[in-house]
This record gives sequence, structure tokens and C-alpha cells, in this order.
Amino acid sequence: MYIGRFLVVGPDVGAYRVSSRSFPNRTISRRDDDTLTVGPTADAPETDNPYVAYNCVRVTDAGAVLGNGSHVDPVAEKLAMGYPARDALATALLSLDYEKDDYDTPRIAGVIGDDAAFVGIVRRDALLVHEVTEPTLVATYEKDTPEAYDFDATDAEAAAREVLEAEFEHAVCAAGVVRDGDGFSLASLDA
Ligand SMILES: NC(=O)c1ncn([C@@H]2O[C@H](COP(=O)(O)O)[C@@H](O)[C@H]2O)c1NC=O
Repeated sequence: MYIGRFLVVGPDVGAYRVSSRSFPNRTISRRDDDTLTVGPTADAPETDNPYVAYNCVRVTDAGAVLGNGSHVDPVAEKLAMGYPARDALATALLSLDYEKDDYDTPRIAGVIGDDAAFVGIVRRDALLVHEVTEPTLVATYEKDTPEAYDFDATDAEAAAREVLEAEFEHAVCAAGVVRDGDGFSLASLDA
């Protein structure tokens, strides 16, 4: 089954996977201590698609944010400003809305906050923001309503590996984020 980009978020762990039929030449790099970025590999063909390079993980003092596009930045900024995680997700997802591509690709995001974790998705037909108390998956296609997901990883690399090796088609690269004391550990892997 092809579900496109997806994330898994629980109270202390998160993971994000780029799956892609159209843009497989991508990797996740560490932009700085608090940021992981999806971008093209050196051999990637040039593209003017605005949706395939973005920060996919950002850590703030108020929690970690994961997602499949440029909305990750305003979610992180609002979280850092003191917005509740639910409101940071809802406002950023609604203002950017689904992607204006051939598929009306949804935007998905998750927050691992100090007190609670949330996942969100904005689709053409809905905006959903759910608090989660167990690992929960949401994807751009097919699995576009949050659902519980069996997830065992307890460190960042294992989290990235677990989603990278999940039985969904066209794996490209993945990121993991795990609560670590007062902060978070980050990791990324290529398929
Ligand atoms: N976030 C991403 O990494 C990403 N990769 C591809 N897309 C969008 O999704 C469309 C379909 O891509 P694909 O056939 O690889 O699933 C692309 O034309 C692009 O507009 C993305 N946008 C949202 O998921």
C-alpha cells in the first residue's frame, strides 16, 4: 500500500517518513541542533515543486514538532510563543491548508509537548487535531485519519528505522525524535 508521507507520534516519541513515487532522490539532513530538513540529494533532478524541501522536525523549548511541509515552522514558532499545542497545530494547518498540487495532498503534523502530544491533518474536506496518548499514525494518502499504530522504538535512530522499515511502499528517508531529559534527541536515516 502506498500512503505517501506519514508520521507516528506518541507522548514521548515521534517519527516521520518520506515515501515518494515522484521525488525519490531526497535525504534528511541536520540543519542545526534543533532542526532536521528534507532536501534533494546531489543527483536529484531539478524541480520547481514547492512542496518537496522543508524542515520536517523542529525542537522548541515547549516541545518537538514533526510534519510534511513548510507548516512545521509556524507550528514550532507558535508553540515557542506559548500557544497550546492544539492551537499551534490548528492555526498553522488551517492558514496554509492542503497543498495545491495535483493530489490536494494533505498537510500532516505532530507535536510532542511538555504535557501532551497531538497529531493533526488538514485535508480538502477536514481539519483534524487529536490529542494522543499512544503512538498514532497519520498519512497523506489512504491512512488520512489518525489511527493507533504499534510502535516500539525508544531512541531516535530506532524510531527512524521503525518507520523506514514499515511495510508501506516507496520508502525514501526518515527522521526520529525522542524525549531525552528536558530536551529531545534527533536522528535520520536513508532507505
Ligand atoms: N512532503 C513531501 O515530502 C512531499 N513529497 C511530495 N509531495 C507532494 O505530493 C505529490 C505527490 O508525490 P508522490 O507521487 O511522490 O507521492 C507531489 O507532486 C508533491 O506535490 C509532498 N508534499 C506533501 O506531502
